[in-house]
Amino acid sequence: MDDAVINVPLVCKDDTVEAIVRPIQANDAAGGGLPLSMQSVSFQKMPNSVAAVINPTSVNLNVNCSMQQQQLGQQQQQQQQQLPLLQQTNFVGNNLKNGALIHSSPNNLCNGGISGNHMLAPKVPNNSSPNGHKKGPVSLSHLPQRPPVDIEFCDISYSVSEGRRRGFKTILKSVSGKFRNGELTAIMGPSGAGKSTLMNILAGYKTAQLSGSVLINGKERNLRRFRKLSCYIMQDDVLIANLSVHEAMMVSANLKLGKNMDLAAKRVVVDEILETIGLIESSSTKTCNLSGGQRKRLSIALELVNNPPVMFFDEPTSGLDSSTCFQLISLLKSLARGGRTIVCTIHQPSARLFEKFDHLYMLAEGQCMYEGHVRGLVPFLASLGYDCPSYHNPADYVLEVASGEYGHCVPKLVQAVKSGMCKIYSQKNYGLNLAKDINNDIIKGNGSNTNNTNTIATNENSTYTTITIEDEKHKLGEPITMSDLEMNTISNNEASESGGVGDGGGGGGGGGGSDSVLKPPKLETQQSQQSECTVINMQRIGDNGLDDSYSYSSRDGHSANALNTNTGLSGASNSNVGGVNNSAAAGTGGCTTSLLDSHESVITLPNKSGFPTSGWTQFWILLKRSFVTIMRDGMLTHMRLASHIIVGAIIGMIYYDVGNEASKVMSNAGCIFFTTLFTMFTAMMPTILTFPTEMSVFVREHLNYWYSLKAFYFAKTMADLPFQIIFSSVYCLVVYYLTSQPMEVHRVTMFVVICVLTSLVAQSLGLLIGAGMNIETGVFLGPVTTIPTILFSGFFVNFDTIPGYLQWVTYVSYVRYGFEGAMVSIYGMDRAKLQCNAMYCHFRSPKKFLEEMSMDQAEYWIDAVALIGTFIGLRIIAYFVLRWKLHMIR
Ligand SMILES: Nc1ncnc2c1ncn2[C@@H]1O[C@H](COP(=O)(O)OP(=O)(O)OP(=O)(O)O)[C@@H](O)[C@H]1O
Repeated sequence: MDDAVINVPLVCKDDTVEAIVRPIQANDAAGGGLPLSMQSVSFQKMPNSVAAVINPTSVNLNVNCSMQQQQLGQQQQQQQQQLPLLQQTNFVGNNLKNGALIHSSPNNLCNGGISGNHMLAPKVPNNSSPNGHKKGPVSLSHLPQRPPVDIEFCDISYSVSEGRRRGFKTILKSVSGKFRNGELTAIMGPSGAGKSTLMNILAGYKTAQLSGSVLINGKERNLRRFRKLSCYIMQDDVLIANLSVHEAMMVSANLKLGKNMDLAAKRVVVDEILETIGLIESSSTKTCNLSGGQRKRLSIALELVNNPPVMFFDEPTSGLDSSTCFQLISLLKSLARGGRTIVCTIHQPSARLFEKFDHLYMLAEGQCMYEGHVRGLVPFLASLGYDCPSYHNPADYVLEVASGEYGHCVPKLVQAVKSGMCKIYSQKNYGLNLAKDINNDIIKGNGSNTNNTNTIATNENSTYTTITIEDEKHKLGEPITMSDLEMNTISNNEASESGGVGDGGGGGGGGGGSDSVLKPPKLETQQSQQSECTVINMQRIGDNGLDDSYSYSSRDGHSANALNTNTGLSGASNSNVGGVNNSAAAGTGGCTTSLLDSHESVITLPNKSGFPTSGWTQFWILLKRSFVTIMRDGMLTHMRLASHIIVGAIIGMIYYDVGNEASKVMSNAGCIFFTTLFTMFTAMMPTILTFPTEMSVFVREHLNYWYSLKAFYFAKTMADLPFQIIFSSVYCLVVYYLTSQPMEVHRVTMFVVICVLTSLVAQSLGLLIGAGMNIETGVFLGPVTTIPTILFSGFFVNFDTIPGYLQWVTYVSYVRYGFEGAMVSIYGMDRAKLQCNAMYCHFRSPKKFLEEMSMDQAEYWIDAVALIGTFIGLRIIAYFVLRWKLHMIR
């Protein structure tokens, strides 16, 4: 170590804190031999190590450091090189290897940080909240325990019927692959390649006309069980518009966390997720006012509540700008690093975005044309004669290849995949042997920090954080060269991005084994049954999404990866106490923070297989949500109320005082008929228009196992009932009063009740149409199906006039029952003779008028019962249509 020379100068720039590190020799504690102008960073010699002593003021620098080559041990690397280094963060274990600050900041994952060797302008992180307070690290420490899940699929073929003449169309042709926990997987391919189909199959949404098998952790998938372990976040993230972010989260928490957790604990979970995901400052913002990126994040946050180990995303970046895309993919990556299996379909990612993915599954013409590490793609293609041009985005290139722009090469690639060729490339260790060795040693280190580990030790008695770097080469007396550093940079980057192969925490946790540094490590929980606890610590994503870190560590003290930001002091515990260092863990004795260590079976059904909450609880939560939503939907609710009052007043003025006038009975019948029609249409049309949107939310939430169809349907049915009753009643009373109908309580009540029942039947019809059709079809079908019921209502044509063979239609016309019931309420029940202000009034006797309308035999209660029966019947049919719809989606 005495001979060890750090050959590279480190230059850190920051607007506020000057921190310049220049080449030093390890045998010169103060950096002798070369001038140092460090204000707050210095290197000092330590036995068998090179140590940097960093003043805490510099620990949390918001800096972007560049490493410039000055004195290289090797002549061929004289050319100046720059490597992006730390961004905005403290110096943590992974950032320092072999005496160099290595680009492996956690911020590379979530902060819009720089990865690889790209020279990018330094990002200015947003580390403080609007009120100027520093944002602390956020731990997802209260989520329920869930098991890690690997998904393997073998020989999946899927076809759809294209009608009798055309037969079947095969969409997926015997595709196989494996998506591992801890990895961010991209499913890519040209349009129509079958990406969504594959993901739907893996998510369990498509089960028919399917062959092949899906294995979960090596065992046959139990679909019902699997669906409880996974969530699917769709492209069009439909959210309940009138709830705030926090309210939406609480609904999710109440539904998904069950009653085992009290409300205060649920709030903690919700706040923690919102903090982590960068939405805490938007807690009270209505979901309809969120930006596209925030909506996506909320969609993720809603699902994160019960901590699903598998998350599927259908084109999560669609419609987002490049910066927001990057933040989002960074977030997904950090979620993957927590041990989750994250699978996304993605269309055409930028190079920067593309390299964020660990694993690529490339489809073309329904077949797999590459599966493996993203970095293996270019060499794989090159080996088959498809050289990705320099400065060309590999993601673009592979799509061009898949689309046939370089000839029909898909069969060749598919064949290569089948022959196992891409596996070679996906696991190849592109010159990262040093890193591999180091990482492997770290893994073997089993908690010991004595060799080959990068540690950060905090001297609690001093104001310094000491970064200790040990270096195999130093021990061997070999000089560290720039190429070493480069390799380390890449490897560290790789290691950190792939879950931190044991850095910093004593090396027990990586578990990636000796396969390769490119291969993401298995989680500690998979490595050791003794490990009972995994901790994820994610730095919150700021509003600009620029800061993030993560760590996960196990109870036995083997840190899988420990990248902490903010104070930098936590890095000490990363190294020294095996990573059980994050605030949550530390504050609670080290192991309250379980994320993925559940021994919950992923294969077999638990004894109680159902939703997290009882049907009754689901019903209440959904009823409350629907009620609040309707109340807050100011536009529609107020408009509905206003329209009932205004139209009621207009009708009242048109038919003013006709109710008791014998000479105007036909006009009065017209008024009653119009009242029936109005209550009917005003109930049906809003339902046809709004229900499809609610359906989208329902489908998402139901398929993600929040609640049952029954609970949703009953809640939906009940929630709008009071509003419909009030609006229809208001209208009827206004009309009734202005048109001077008989002011007898029972007649008023009967009239209002029959009109309300008519409106409820119409609403049920709207629900049925909304459940079965899209808005466009529904808007057409609603009025069209109503026309016959109006014709057979008895107003335009007397029942006696209708031909016998068509009279049955009158019995299924709910408008008939509504109109008849209203007429009977006003003219029936032996009403006294009407007033006559004309020379002659033919219908002074109300009974005579009812005879004329063929309603003299009508019974009010029959009309009411018929309407109630139709209401119940339609609701039942709508329920089954919804079930069928759900079945069709699958
Ligand atoms: N129900 C269906 N009937 C007929 N063809 C279907 C059906 N579902 C999917 N397909 C066809 O299967 C192919 C794959 O569809 P899929 O939606 O999986 O493609 P994709 O790769 O996700 O495309 P995109 O990127 O454009 O969304 C397409 O050609 C599509 O037309």
